Amino acid sequence: MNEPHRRSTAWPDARAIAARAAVKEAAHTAPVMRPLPEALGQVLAAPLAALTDLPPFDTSAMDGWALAGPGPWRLPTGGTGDTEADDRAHGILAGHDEAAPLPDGHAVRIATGARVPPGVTAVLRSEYGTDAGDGWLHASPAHPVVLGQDIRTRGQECRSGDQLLPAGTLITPAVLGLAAAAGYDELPTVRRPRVEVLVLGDELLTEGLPHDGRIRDALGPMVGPWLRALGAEVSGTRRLTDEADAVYAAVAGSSADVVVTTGGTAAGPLDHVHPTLRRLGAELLVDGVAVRPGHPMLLARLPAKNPESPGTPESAEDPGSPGSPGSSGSPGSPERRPARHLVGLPGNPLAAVSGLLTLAEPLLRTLTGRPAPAPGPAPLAETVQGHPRDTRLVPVAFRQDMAVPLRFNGPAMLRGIAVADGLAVIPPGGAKRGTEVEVLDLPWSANAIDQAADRAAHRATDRMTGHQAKDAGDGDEEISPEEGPA
Ligand SMILES: Nc1nc2c(c(=O)[nH]1)N[C@H]1C(S)=C(S)[C@@H](COP(=O)(O)OP(=O)(O)OC[C@H]3O[C@@H](n4cnc5c(N)ncnc54)[C@H](O)[C@@H]3O)O[C@H]1N2
Ligand code: MOO
Repeated sequence: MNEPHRRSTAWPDARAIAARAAVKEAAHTAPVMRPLPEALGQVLAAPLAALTDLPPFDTSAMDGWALAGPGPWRLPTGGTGDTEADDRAHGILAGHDEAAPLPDGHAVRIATGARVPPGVTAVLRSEYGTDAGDGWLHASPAHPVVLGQDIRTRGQECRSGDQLLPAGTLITPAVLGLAAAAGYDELPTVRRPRVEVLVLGDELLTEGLPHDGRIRDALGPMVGPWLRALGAEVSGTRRLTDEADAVYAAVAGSSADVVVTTGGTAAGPLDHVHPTLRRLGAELLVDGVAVRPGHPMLLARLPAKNPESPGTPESAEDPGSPGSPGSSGSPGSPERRPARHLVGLPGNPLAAVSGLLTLAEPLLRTLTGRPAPAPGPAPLAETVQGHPRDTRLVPVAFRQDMAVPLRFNGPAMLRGIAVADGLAVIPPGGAKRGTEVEVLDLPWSANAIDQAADRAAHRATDRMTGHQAKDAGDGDEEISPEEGPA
């Protein structure tokens, strides 16, 4: 049966639905405490409140002399065997307990970061003072001493309890440094959603050159790393044969938070995604989007699994009612088990990218607790023809702050996106040269840290949960459907 456009959702609405779809799951996910080195690239699950004042005590900002009152100042003589006087003679160094009070009219050498003793009214940097060797210190006339100069007072940066960063902050190297300074050994992080990738298509080869009508699988190597860059922990990439039962078994048996399929979304005889969703009693949240490429993409809520019969939720086979409501309230699906989601990416490679940015990105953004990216509009360097009704996503490169539309932007092509800086959002009807259009970021431009930190984080999570990761590489694992999920 021909189902042109099914119930196509407008592109902005599809993104909003995807962003809202997992709000409940995100709220019910307990944070994971990670030691600082393993928190890099994760997202803060709670606001970061200072555990101490910063600085924690008054410190000298410079190497020089701590001064008490107006000058000239008496310098310590030292070497008397009296401990306090000896200390004075050597000066005050960083990392020591508070020194004895400095009497008025006296000065003592002090190092940057050293604790300022009571009675000190200012610090004079070495280059601004003269110790003539007669036991007196004079300030250079060009640099009159100002009360409090070069002293960092306790709590100048924050007081204990102050909120330093909001929940949802990406943990960068700078955040690790701030957290350490503020007294943290470990950080509460948002648990990464587990995603399984299922690549559908008998025509796909995993190595060598295309032959006999078969082509290389371009999505297996691409989708897993792309999802990782969006903050997911990819538990595996499996290639399935084009058999209805194989697709059903793989989706029903997956324990991931999100299943991402590629191919099989259209209405062809081998398109098994819709029948699988019907058989599972899944709820279609988005079934086709008014976007080019990628219009057959879909998003579904899968029914909660019955822990008593892992891998085989009760069949709700009902081919007559496509998009029948979810069965999350059905017997054997306890409320404790959050529903999972399925993102169906079309098989044409650039259409799959369009699905990643339209549906997977907002869904994972919610599940990873990240804030929505600030829209990045840019003027178009050339007029771009639009689709009469649908939004177009076109690979662009930035040149002198203009978005230059790239060639090779057909649904089956990756040559444009491979050299792109982003995807321009062309509204229905097109956009003229110079028009400001929204440009969707590619996740590696924004989240290089995530990718770098991901493997370490992956290992850490496995250690914490005792979970044995199925996938170490991206899409290089081939499991026959008969083997079922590991
Ligand atoms: N009668 C209609 N036919 C099609 C429609 C339609 O509306 N009516 N839509 C077209 C559009 S648009 C797209 S996009 C595709 C979506 O198809 P599927 O999601 O069902 O994907 P497949 O049929 O499996 O494959 C389509 C195309 O992509 C190639 N492909 C699939 N997987 C991969 C992969 N992993 N790596 C590289 N290439 C892949 C596959 O060989 C096909 O050429 O449907 C249109 N048809
Ligand atoms: O989704 Mo398709 O051609 O628009 O790639």
